[in-house]
Amino acid sequence: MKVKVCGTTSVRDAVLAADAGADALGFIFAPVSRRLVTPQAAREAGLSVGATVARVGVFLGQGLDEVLRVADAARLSAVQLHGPLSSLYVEGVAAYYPVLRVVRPAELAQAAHMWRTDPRVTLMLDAPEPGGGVPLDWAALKADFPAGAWLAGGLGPENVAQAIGVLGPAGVDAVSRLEARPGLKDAAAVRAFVQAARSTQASYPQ
Ligand SMILES: O=C(O)c1ccccc1NCC(=O)[C@H](O)[C@H](O)COP(=O)(O)O
Repeated sequence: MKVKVCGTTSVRDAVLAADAGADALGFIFAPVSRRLVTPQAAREAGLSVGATVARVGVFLGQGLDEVLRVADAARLSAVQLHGPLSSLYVEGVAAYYPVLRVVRPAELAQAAHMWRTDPRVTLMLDAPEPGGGVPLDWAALKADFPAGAWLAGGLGPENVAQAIGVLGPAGVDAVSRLEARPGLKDAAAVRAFVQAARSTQASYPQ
């Protein structure tokens, strides 16, 4: 199982997450976000950690040209797409980068069907408000949660083990509950989150 620490805005926070054992760093390029980062700052932060740590760019409702331009400038290794998007758009990004396609609970079943045979696209189930820190009702989503999907939405050190126990995601992602304030990581929370996810991974029956 993969662990992604989202909302990275600095070298300090990139190194912190990588040292804690995160598999992936998220860099948010959606203008609405309080964790907005420039492509240059993301590039610098990404270069400060080992090449084995994935660098995921997060986008919401931005044009395909912009996504590909920022991904190149920031030296991303994957792209995370939020919002209502056509399959043509998602495929346009997937032609260049592995895609984490974010869906809300109401969209999960249809998206799981649509992307089930495309190895370039991985689904991530998230709460309706991205970066809002509100957990989903995991038990209610169990029937629709597809194998290989990731989980986000209000995850933190205190509840990630329970979420993994219920849904068995292929990856987990968090931001709000890992921060001292938006855009600045809480070192203890980041370490505890990665550790809790890792120790649960060992005991979860696949
Ligand atoms: O976090 C944001 O500010 C944000 C804004 C716009 C689009 C996406 C955003 N975050 C993306 C993420 O992947 C978050 O980690 C995910 O939504 C979980 O957030 P949280 O519930 O706060 O852990």
